[in-house]
Amino acid sequence: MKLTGIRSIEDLVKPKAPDVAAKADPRGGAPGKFDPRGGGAGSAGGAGSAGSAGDGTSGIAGKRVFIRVDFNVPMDKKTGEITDDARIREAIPTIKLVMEAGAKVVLASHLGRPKPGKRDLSLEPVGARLAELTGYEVHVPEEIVGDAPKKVIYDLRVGQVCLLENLRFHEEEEKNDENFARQLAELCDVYVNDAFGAAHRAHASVHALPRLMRERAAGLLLLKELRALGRLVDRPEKPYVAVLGGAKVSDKIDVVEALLGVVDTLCIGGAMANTFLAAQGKDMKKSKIEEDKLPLARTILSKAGNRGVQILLPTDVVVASSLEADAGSAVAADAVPDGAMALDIGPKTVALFADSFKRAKTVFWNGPMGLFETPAFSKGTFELAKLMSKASGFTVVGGGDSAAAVKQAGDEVAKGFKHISTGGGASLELIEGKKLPGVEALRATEGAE
Ligand SMILES: Nc1ncnc2c1ncn2[C@@H]1O[C@H](COP(=O)(O)OP(=O)(O)OP(=O)(O)O)[C@@H](O)[C@H]1O
Ligand SMILES: O=C(O)[C@H](O)COP(=O)(O)O
Repeated sequence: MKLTGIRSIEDLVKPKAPDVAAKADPRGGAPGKFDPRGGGAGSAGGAGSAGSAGDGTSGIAGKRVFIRVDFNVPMDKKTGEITDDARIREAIPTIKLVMEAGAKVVLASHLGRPKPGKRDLSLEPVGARLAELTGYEVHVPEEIVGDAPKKVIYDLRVGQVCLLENLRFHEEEEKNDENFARQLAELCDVYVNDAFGAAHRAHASVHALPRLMRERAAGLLLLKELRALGRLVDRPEKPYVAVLGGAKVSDKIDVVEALLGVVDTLCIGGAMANTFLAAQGKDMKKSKIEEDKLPLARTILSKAGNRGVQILLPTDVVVASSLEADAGSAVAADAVPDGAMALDIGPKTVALFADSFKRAKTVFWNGPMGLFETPAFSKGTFELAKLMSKASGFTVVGGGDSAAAVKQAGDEVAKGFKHISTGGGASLELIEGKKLPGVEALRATEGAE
């Protein structure tokens, strides 16, 4: 992934070199000082805000900076509690950088998929968590565009941020609507995308909006993700081992195709392995398999053979007769008993997979190895996470479920990974070699400039 033509927020924040005109201008102000009433507010288009005239203050001081973040965090359906705040935590370095540069911080995100016309997924609890984590006062105006949020942003003081409500309350967001993007553009002078998790969506706040903005940049998280995941795409160090799991072959077909062109070994676990085992003629009994994907699984197996890619499938699986079982037993993959289903990979398979990434220089993992939400079928996923965290290569985990599993496995395990991506679909699309609309829209050759 080439980052040509993409500015980093760090470049925008840099103080402009003092120049004669600014020195002679008594309104220049002290470097780094934030004048809450100065600059950006009310000045659509962004040129000439306080602190940007070569007076030694940050290039964004006093400006209204719109930071598109991905605060689409998992929440407990019953209690509404945030179950994993990693996406909030990971956005903080950019938010702090912008705040400390004396700019006004305007945050925007989607959350889940609200029902059309319903405001059922508010970002209020996310704002509360952000406030806890940063100590900032977080204002969440009811309206997303128009005079009300403009006023909130105008009134922002140091230590206060504005978090816009769930962008998907406006259906124009997902339609990449230019008019909606223009309304968002009225709220800010500078655009920053730090929402790696949403970079694969051509939505108004991710695609149409930055193309309207003269000043736009990538945030620290977005850059960190692009650099880390880019290492898996652009000449990855070999041997390269990928581990794929999750529910369906059909969801992962593009990523499997892409990986076959670059990896040395592909380990397949989770329910998707059942379809491959069945394609090899094994009777998986009541296990979840995709009957209509059996020919596809056979094609993948033979393509891998032709390309010299080693495919590792489970040699043993943990079986039970119901999803609610308290315990399962490990059996050989070709000996699933009548009435049973494979719900996890067995210990021999964990050892087999782990052996391959011991020597690997690059390891990528996406998708759990079993029904890991149920303790009886979580061991394969957690053991794999533990062993992968000890591997010396460049270990990367991408995807909501697998990243969550790594964190649940404990701090030690999580720390062992070289990169834990905040992106699910975005990380897969990047691995597939697809262009991400949110990244493309930041390039200097796009839109406004
Ligand atoms: N053997 C299995 N039988 C039944 N369900 C399984 C099995 N293996 C995995 N699963 C379920 O598959 C779901 C995850 O599959 P999914 O395809 O959504 O992965 P994913 O979301 O792509 O992974 P990630 O979030 O890491 O990208 C989990 O809820 C898990 O319990
Ligand atoms: O969680 C994600 O993958 C991103 O936030 C994108 O969400 P979406 O799949 O609802 O567009």
